[in-house]
Amino acid sequence: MDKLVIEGGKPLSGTIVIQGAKNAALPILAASLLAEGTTTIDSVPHLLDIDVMLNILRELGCRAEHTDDTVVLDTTSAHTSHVPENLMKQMRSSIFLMGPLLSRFGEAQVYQPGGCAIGERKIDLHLQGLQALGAEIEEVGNRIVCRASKLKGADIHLTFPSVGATENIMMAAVLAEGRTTLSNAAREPEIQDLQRFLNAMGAKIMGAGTDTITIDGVERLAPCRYKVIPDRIVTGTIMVAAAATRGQVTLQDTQPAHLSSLIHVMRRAGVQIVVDGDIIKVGSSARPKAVERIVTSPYPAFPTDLQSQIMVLLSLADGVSILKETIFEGRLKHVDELSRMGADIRVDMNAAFIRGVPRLYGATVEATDLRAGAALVIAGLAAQGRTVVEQVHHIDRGYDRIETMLTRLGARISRTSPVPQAPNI
Ligand SMILES: CC(=O)N[C@H]1[C@@H](OP(=O)(O)OP(=O)(O)OC[C@H]2O[C@@H](n3ccc(=O)[nH]c3=O)[C@H](O)[C@@H]2O)O[C@H](CO)[C@@H](O)[C@@H]1O
Ligand SMILES: C=C(OP(=O)(O)O)C(=O)O
Repeated sequence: MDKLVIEGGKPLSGTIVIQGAKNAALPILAASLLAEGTTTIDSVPHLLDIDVMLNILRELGCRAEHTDDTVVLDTTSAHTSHVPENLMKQMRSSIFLMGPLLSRFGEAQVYQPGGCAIGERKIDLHLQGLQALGAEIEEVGNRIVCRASKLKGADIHLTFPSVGATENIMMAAVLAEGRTTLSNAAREPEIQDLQRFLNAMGAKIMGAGTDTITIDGVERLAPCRYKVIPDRIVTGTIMVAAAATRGQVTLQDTQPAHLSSLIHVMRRAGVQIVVDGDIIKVGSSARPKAVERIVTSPYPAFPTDLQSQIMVLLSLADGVSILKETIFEGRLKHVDELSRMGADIRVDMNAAFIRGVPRLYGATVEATDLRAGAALVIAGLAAQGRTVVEQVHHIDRGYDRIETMLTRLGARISRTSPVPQAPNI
């Protein structure tokens, strides 16, 4: 297993260009199955989750190439609706195949998806949505089979604005007969990106970005070329890293409007942030101030995917901050690891009470999930001394060579890989 070794205490400085969004690229790649032919997707980052999605698509019979940041995907010879269990288990986003497969083949044979251990992460809302569109669903153990000879538009109300369920239902409904109205839909920017992509293929979808999405079914979709939006969570991670190390960083190719809640919180913490078109400049030279209360909630509120990273900044703040996680019940595991680096954090139910300390100290810590891992990297960059972050494969799910990106900003960070053992002869 790879490790990241960080010599902390050096302010980040310089300019970087932000990668395309994992959480937009994954459903878009799955949605490409809805059209026969060659679709080209630009700005697709090199991540473990993207590799898994491309491997699943290849297993289904597609041809997929990922060169530079472009994926060329020929779906013409896709021939099976069965996603192997071992691939389903490798990430949560494998569930995005369910809607497109059902729509294209009249059947989807999948399994409960895998992914980071941050909560129970049921898929009941995905399944209820597909059922409302006319699918018959059979669940035996881990295996899920959905069937529908022709999906029919329906009025669907989500009891919670689930990002994945909204996307799966959109992908299933585009080729259904008639109109689907999805209420209490998730409003994340990645959903707007999926709408733009599907509409570029010929779909008729309106309303993404609001809580009501209307999908008028069309006969067929055609392949297209499309560029994925910048990754708001990677942007936010680097913004926090810049502030935690008291550095000066310019981030290019961003969409600042997607980060309003983070920008607001960071300004309250005393961090200087200048927005100029698609550029964000972050600068900090003083100790951050505590922020009384931050609550993670669906977009446009503060994102759960930035909760662990902002916790690092608050760990170094002057005063007591309260950070409440309302989306995933198991997403405070980084607290124990940050405590090993000297942070003073008490957890009560889903709330973290963070008493800022003047400094963190290097330690050997474990990335328990993707964003927890990113937070530990930030903590290591800000800490005094050497930090070793283990279980880096979690971080590789969402950050395209994080150490390369940070080295460009002057960080002292390197990756170590285990030396293969010579076979005993
Ligand atoms: C690939 C991708 O885009 N991942 C993002 C997506 O995950 P994901 O789409 O899995 O997140 P959801 O919005 O679906 O989940 C939010 C909450 O709803 C619950 N739930 C969800 C579906 C369901 O059928 N039943 C149910 O109970 C989940 O357990 C969780 O507690 O949105 C999350 C919330 O912003 C982000 O943290 C993830 O980075
Ligand atoms: C939780 C995340 O991703 P996923 O839904 O793919 O597990 C994330 O990106 O932080």
